[in-house]
Amino acid sequence: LLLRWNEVRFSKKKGLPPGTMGWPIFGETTEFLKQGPNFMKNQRARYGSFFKSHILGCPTVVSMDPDVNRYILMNEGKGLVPGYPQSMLDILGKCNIAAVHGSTHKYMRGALLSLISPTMIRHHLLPTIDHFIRTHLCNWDSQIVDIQLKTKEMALLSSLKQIVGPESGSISGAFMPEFFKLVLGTLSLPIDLPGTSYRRGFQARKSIVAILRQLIVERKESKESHLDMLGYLMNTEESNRCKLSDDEIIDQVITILYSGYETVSTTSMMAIKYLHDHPKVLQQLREEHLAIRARKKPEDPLDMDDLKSMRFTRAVIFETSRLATIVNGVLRKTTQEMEINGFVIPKGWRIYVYTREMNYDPCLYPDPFSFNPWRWLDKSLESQNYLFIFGGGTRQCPGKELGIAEISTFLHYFVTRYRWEEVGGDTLMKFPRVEAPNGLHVRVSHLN
Ligand code: HEM
Repeated sequence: LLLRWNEVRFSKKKGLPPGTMGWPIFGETTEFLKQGPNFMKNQRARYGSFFKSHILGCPTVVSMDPDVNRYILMNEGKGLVPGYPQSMLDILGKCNIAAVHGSTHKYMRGALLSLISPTMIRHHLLPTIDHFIRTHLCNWDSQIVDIQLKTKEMALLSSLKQIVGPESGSISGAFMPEFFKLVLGTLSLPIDLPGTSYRRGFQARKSIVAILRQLIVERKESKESHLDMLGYLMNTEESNRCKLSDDEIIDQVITILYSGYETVSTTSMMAIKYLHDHPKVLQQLREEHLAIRARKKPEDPLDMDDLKSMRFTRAVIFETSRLATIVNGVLRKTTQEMEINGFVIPKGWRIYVYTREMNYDPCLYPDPFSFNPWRWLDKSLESQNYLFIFGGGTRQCPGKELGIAEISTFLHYFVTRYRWEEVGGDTLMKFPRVEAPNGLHVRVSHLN
């Protein structure tokens, strides 16, 4: 009766897309989380690629149609703004990029883009990444390492070094456990009670804000100039842009750390997994990197030309992101009632721009379930209209090239120094996030 009542309640609204709303309050969240991609495919088989549901606490329209997805991502100006869960917005801060729209988004994004521009990557970020990863990968010989843990530490600590430079050494010990709690909090229900992940995440945000605020105060007092991201953010006025407030700087830093953390670490881990399972791909990748090493002295860092020459590595990274589907889709919400795809979407509804299935479209990717990096050597595949690995439209990932640089550097040092075997017995979850619940353990030995 409750189910029926809930359907009738929503059927009073005219023009909604087809679909089911499940239980009051809980909606279809359990089915969505349990069945994952199959839930989406079953609903699509029944109702088409644009259907309504009620998941993760909100009435939601799921869009699996490539053209509609593109339209939604391209039309933020018409009132299709980011629609991430409340817990994420609370913990990442009110100036975080997903919480701001219109002109504020434009200037926050502008400030971010200038920090991670190709020139910045060439002169500052790549040397920092190279130095960090070289050290991070030391002494793995004859060890069993948990690649998941190592890539998570790498993604966080490498970003921290790019942001606060040498000071990262003194703060990383206190910062890392708080950051891990913050990430868990953003993915939880916003229940503010003792012991909940949300409460812990919110407390972790407070500790992280305090650490960053202290650093900003010290830097203001010392008057020294710093060539790291924090240094640039504190001097936006000098470079003729709007001055960011301390709160905006802090949220910008948290945004950079958060956005590049799980994406970069999970892609790196899955690349190691796929390379292990596909020796021919590993062989070609290793040849590419040994050729780069052969041109350099052992202590020479990677430079931009090396990075540009890594064509096969780039292909491996794209194929890993596609096949593993690191990002299932992005969330938007309507700021007013609007018509999309011939249906009426009420104000405040979520739209799940679900892009996962496009990664397995046999028209775009023949034999879509095989790991075939060679397909990306045809450059047109990267510029096709339905590639949403890095999002699309006005919110397309600004950290794409930086992320690729980090993963490429990691792969460079890993495959030129080591060979590895999986210990075995670890499980990999693919949905709702790609993760190895007990880690991904590999036995590492020196490459002769
Ligand atoms: C393999 C690595 C990465 C993947 C797969 C990835 C994926 C994505 C996707 C799909 C979006 C779109 C979100 C949306 O439309 O709501 C996005 C946005 C974003 N990414 Fe990345 N990302 C990666 C690395 C990074 C890195 C290293 C940074 C660090 C600066 C970063 C910073 C951001 C930011 C700030 C946004 C929000 C942009 C905006 O709202 O204007 N990403 N990313």
